[in-house]
Amino acid sequence: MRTIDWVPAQGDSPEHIRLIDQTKLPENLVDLRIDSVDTLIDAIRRLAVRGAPALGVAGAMGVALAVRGLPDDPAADPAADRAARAEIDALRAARPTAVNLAWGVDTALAAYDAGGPWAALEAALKVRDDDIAACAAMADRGAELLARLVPGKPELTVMTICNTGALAAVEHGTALGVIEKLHTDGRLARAVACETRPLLQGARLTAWELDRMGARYDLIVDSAAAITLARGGIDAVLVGADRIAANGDTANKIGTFAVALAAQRAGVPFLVVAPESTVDVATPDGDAIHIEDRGTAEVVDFHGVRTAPAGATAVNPAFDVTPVDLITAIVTDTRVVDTAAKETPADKPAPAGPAD
Ligand SMILES: CSC[C@@H](O)[C@@H](O)C(=O)COP(=O)(O)O
Repeated sequence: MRTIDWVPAQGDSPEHIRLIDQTKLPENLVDLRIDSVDTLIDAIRRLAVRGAPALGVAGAMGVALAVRGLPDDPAADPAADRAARAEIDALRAARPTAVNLAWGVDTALAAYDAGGPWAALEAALKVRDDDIAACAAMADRGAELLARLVPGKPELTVMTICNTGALAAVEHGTALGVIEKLHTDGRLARAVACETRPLLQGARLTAWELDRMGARYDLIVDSAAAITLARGGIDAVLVGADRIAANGDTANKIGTFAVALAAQRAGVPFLVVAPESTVDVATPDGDAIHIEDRGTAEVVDFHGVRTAPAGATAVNPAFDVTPVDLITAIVTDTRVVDTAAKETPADKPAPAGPAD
């Protein structure tokens, strides 16, 4: 299963992006066909495609879509070039916290600037393929690290939040990719997944993926995370990231910070698993990360049913920042940053990645 892919032209059907419509899960596994940058922006805003790595691929493929059919030399049709760049700017800004979206857009746009539309498409396909390789590398590295952090335990019980699986990437996930690896290696006793209010990425998407894997799992409401950790029996917490600042502060789905506080109190290792493309050394620390607020509707309604009095307003930050001192280690596709030993992503440069 690929969450997002590029479909080449076939017969009368022009090239386009195909992606799984995550708003329809778990009830229905259906695809969306994306033929224009406007439709892609709408899909990103509605969270039909979501999760930092998948947004990186969407951003890069969106650029390929915006510039397809344009001449190699922008000076040959400056109006078309200007229109494409306006669309690309809007795409880049569609979700502000996940750095992968801007990174994917910038990667494909740089290729377009250097080599025209074909170069942009090649770059987008490389972003897709690199993500597949990066997730495989993170799964191996994360599983190895857990063997060191929790020695002598053949099977682990791990907690996670939001959805960091294949649905958040291309073929396999980041934190959930590590959990999948534990499961396929016979080392997973049970996963505990936070439901992840308000849009239930944990209950709708992570539970769906764990179910398809055949892994043992339990869902908990987000507010049960602290007592679950305090009671014992959780060996590690594994989360993804939307942006990792130079000092290691990490933005991820709202609720992650609370889980990290409870994990520290319980003495449970807390691992961030994310590709190098999520590390943003241009952002010095968590205070500089723009947190998307998604407005009142998602909090006062659920699935079209009002759960708060008419007129109720809400504050709805979609992400929070976990300070680096609560993070045991950051696992990427090329390294482990030992934050517990005061290493930061900026002072421990990444070696060349698997696809370099
Ligand atoms: C591998 S996905 C990492 C993060 O993007 C994920 O944990 C998360 O917070 C996603 O939020 P979402 O609002 O569903 O896009």
